[in-house]
Amino acid sequence: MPPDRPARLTVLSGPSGVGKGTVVARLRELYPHVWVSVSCTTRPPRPGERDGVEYHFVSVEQFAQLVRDGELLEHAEFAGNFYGTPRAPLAERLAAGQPTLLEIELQGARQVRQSLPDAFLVFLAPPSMAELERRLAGRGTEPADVIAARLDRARIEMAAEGEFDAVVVNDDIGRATAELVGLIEAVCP
Ligand SMILES: Nc1ncnc2c1ncn2[C@@H]1O[C@H](COP(=O)(O)OP(=O)(O)OP(=O)(O)O)[C@@H](O)[C@H]1O
Ligand SMILES: Nc1nc2c(ncn2[C@@H]2O[C@H](COP(=O)(O)O)[C@@H](O)[C@H]2O)c(=O)[nH]1
Repeated sequence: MPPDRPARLTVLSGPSGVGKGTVVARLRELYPHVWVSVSCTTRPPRPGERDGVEYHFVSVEQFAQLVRDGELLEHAEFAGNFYGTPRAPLAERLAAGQPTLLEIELQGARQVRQSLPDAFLVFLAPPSMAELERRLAGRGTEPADVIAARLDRARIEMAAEGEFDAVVVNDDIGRATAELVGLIEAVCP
């Protein structure tokens, strides 16, 4: 359902392994006019991840300082690591009227809903739980105990789908990306 008022900020959330990062990477390639926020995290980089591109990789102490200084719009602990959205770069892009996207988990999405009620919240859903498990294990970036923790969290996230303004099923990367862009453009005329 379209929102009552236009929003310049879209939040993409959904369970770990559903394909948020993959869809956002495709969106960055094909739709560079949409600005994608770079989060801070205490998680160590995966092979190929670059500081300042996929994430700002920070220590737990640095993250705590960012929280104390009020530098993060929202933040959350997820599967043993901390994640947060830097406030200043997002505020600059919003002030400039640019369409902006955050890719964050459920607790963060709820915080954004509270602080920026005009934000448009999109839930990326898997075709099935079995496919979600296949994708998370198939990515091969986490050991079995971390995959189990992320799947536990995925069940909680799936139960919150109804809190979102729109649901996009990631059955196909190209189709899901196009549907997401359609929503971003619908809320950012
Ligand atoms: N539509 C799709 N069909 C099949 N495989 C997909 C699809 N979308 C993503 N994948 C694969 O699923 C795996 C997880 O994708 P990705 O890392 O983008 O998920 P994520 O939601 O960003 O996860 P996390 O929240 O843990 O970072 C990757 O191996 C990716 O290539
Ligand atoms: N609340 C926030 N969640 C975030 C942020 N950046 C990323 N995330 C989410 O964390 C999990 C795990 O990410 P991963 O890269 O370790 O697989 C995933 O759901 C991301 O969407 C953030 O700034 N705030």
